[in-house]
Amino acid sequence: MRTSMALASEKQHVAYYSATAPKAPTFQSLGIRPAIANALHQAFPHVKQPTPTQCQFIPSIISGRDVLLKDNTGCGKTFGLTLALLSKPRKRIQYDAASGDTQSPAPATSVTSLVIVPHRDLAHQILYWIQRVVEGAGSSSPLLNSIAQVLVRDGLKHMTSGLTELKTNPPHILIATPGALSDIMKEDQAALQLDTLSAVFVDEVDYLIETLPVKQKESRVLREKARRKLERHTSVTKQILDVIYRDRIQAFDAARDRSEDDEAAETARPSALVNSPQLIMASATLRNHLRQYLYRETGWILGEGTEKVRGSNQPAAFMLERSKDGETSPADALGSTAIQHHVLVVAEDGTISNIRGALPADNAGTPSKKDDPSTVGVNEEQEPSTPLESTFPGINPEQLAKYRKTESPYHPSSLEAIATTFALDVPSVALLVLPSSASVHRAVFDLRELGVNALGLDFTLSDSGRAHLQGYPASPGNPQLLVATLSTVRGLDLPELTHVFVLGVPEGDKVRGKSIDAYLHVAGRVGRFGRGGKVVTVVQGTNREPAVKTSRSEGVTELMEPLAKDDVTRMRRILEEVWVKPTEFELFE
Ligand SMILES: Nc1ncnc2c1ncn2[C@@H]1O[C@H](COP(=O)(O)OP(=O)(O)OP(=O)(O)O)[C@@H](O)[C@H]1O
Repeated sequence: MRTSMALASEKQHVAYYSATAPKAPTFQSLGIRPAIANALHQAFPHVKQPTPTQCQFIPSIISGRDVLLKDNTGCGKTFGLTLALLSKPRKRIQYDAASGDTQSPAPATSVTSLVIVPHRDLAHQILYWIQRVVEGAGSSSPLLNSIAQVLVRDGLKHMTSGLTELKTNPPHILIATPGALSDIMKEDQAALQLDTLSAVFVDEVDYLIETLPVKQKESRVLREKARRKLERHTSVTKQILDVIYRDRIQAFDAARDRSEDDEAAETARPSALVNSPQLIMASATLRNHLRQYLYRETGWILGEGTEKVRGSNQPAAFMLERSKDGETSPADALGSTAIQHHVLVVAEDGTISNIRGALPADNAGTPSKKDDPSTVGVNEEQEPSTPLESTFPGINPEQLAKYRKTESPYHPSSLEAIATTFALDVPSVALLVLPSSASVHRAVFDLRELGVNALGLDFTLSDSGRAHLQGYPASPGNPQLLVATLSTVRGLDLPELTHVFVLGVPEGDKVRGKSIDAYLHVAGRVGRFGRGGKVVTVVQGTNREPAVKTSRSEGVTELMEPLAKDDVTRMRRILEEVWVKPTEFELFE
């Protein structure tokens, strides 16, 4: 049974397509400027026509409506939004020469769109896409700076050369991390020209704005308490949006004050007449409690005309044959049906095995080394010990000396499980995701000692970093393992990626929305735009059979392990929550 929402969204698609029949929509027919649509075809020949979701949100972005966008990882949200923002008319400031400072006149243009992203590499990925489109239009790169600039914390560069460039040559699109933005706001807020912005796009919004789930029967008092707790840890992004949307917030507060009762106050919203930039927020995991928070608490969202795009919401084929009253699975956030989920358990004695209860391997459609022609003839037995260059890229001599003398925080058998799987199964590029606070350099060091071609993920490195954005490995025939942390992988698009390794249970000690979403985002680095992929989570613990109990009321058997609090159990629960069954990794049968 499908939900009424899924049916409504399907009807919308059908209506859209029949309205535009017989011709399928093109980027141009949605409002993308012809020059950009043409450049897009030059730069990204595989992007032939917009997806149904892009068909929904691009016209809204162009027309200036607020948009809340939720759709699968890897389905083109950020890409489509970038194209739409590029197509928005450039803001020009009427410079009044008579009153201005003639020594340093204000620039005639200002920032049109502000894109807020959670980390540096995503900022550079978006900049790279824009650069390709600019080049596709036949323009030279000096022009790029007037079209897009990145502002991220990079030592003090963002406060020196970054700030100067922003002031003298404001870009059409400014892509920034919250930390760098807040530094600039403290130093010279005027440089950001917030008053003349046309649009603000917050990507991975649920990561940047933390909210708590609102329980159905929770009292107002408890809700208020939770709200105050969150307010004490107000995120930088919240503070930035409070400044940009101060007019909306004022109107929101006034509308609340005018409300006759509590219920009316809850639904009070600022009106569309308030002069403030269009607000766009997107994520594959935009949960209801965040929506409610945005509407009820912030005052940033307009009352009328906000477009809510929820994507296709079609159930993925790999999800368990189960339906909670027709609800779609959280695993729908992963677009591909061809992702294999594996969990390897490392026992105290160092033995490595598949998690108990994993389904027999079914590798149809999932890439592995044997599918890659460049690895044919390679003696797999010798792969793990292939000598590497003796260098440790990105690690300075002092760190190296320290690592050689100190014990690693990583469990050797966990790294060995990753090294072995990488050597035998990865054809080209894999990603290892560590916990947020873990040391990337130390993991790179340890893995290189094990013979793995490991490298810290960094799109700012001109050769190797760029190569991954372009979709080919830096050294063909020599697979690479990119190492990053949970906080730096959201939204990344690595076209060559076939495997994601996850060390430990994502987001720690409790299974809750945050850890489930973290797993979905990490897993969503593969299987993008219909491609296959493997997610291999490596956890330590005891590989026992899951506890099973029988529910008397319904006579059905269900999984229940309330007592075990180890990582194996937590991982089992996360997969349960996203309705995914782990499959065996053949190497560890
Ligand atoms: N219309 C299209 N046709 C073909 N490929 C597309 C299209 N739109 C985007 N893509 C490709 O899809 C890939 C993923 O895009 P993008 O990173 O925007 O996804 P996303 O939905 O933002 O993912 P995430 O939720 O993980 O951030 C990119 O490699 C892009 O080239």
